Amino acid sequence: MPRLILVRHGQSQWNLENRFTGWWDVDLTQKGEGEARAAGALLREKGILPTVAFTSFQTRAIRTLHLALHAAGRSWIPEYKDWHLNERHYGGLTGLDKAETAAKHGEEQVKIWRRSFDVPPPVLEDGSEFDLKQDPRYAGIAIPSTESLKLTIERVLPYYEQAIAPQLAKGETVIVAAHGNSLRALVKHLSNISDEDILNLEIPTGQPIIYELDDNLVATDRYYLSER
Ligand SMILES: O=C(O)[C@@H](CO)OP(=O)(O)O
Repeated sequence: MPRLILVRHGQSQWNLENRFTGWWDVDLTQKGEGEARAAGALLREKGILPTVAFTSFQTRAIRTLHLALHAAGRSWIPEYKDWHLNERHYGGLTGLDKAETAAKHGEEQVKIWRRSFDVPPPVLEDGSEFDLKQDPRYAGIAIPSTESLKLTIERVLPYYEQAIAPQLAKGETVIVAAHGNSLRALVKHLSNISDEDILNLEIPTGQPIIYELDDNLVATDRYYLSER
């Protein structure tokens, strides 16, 4: 039966600094590197060994994938990188301190920006220091200026259907190393979580989530590997 492994990247520098990150490319902290290695060691220990890998265009997810695969003894498997698996774009909040933003705009407003289903944060202004238009990895891509979870789902799910699901249908064990909100998009779909309930779903860093799927790619079980 097909199996899907989801791993959120290990702690990033801006997770540590409590800053809105989105598409900005920050690296892992030492702690994050350790979380990624531990995720791979757990896969190896439990004998859940990926055969195909997917990740985003962002360093923190790519490095998490590589550290985990190395620890699992699976560095050799094919891997695909795609911007559709990037973190949700945080718009004009990118780079701001989350606590300072809550002090300025109120906890409630920040919760809406962070976790509401369809309210996007303010847009990132052209020419902002966090504008990625000159970044060669996004050449030819219409970079969003902000994204809600709903908008994130609208680009993650078609990619899942077109690129990831066919691998699962072939019986591959697929690992996706990605981000809090691109993975929330996948979990919402696979576990059929409502627009209201998805607000409360938090995905921890570096903890492999396993989906057991039937032949129609319907989830029969979802669990944290550390709990089995
Ligand atoms: O800053 C971000 O891009 C994300 C993930 O770290 O944060 P949040 O928890 O607000 O979705």
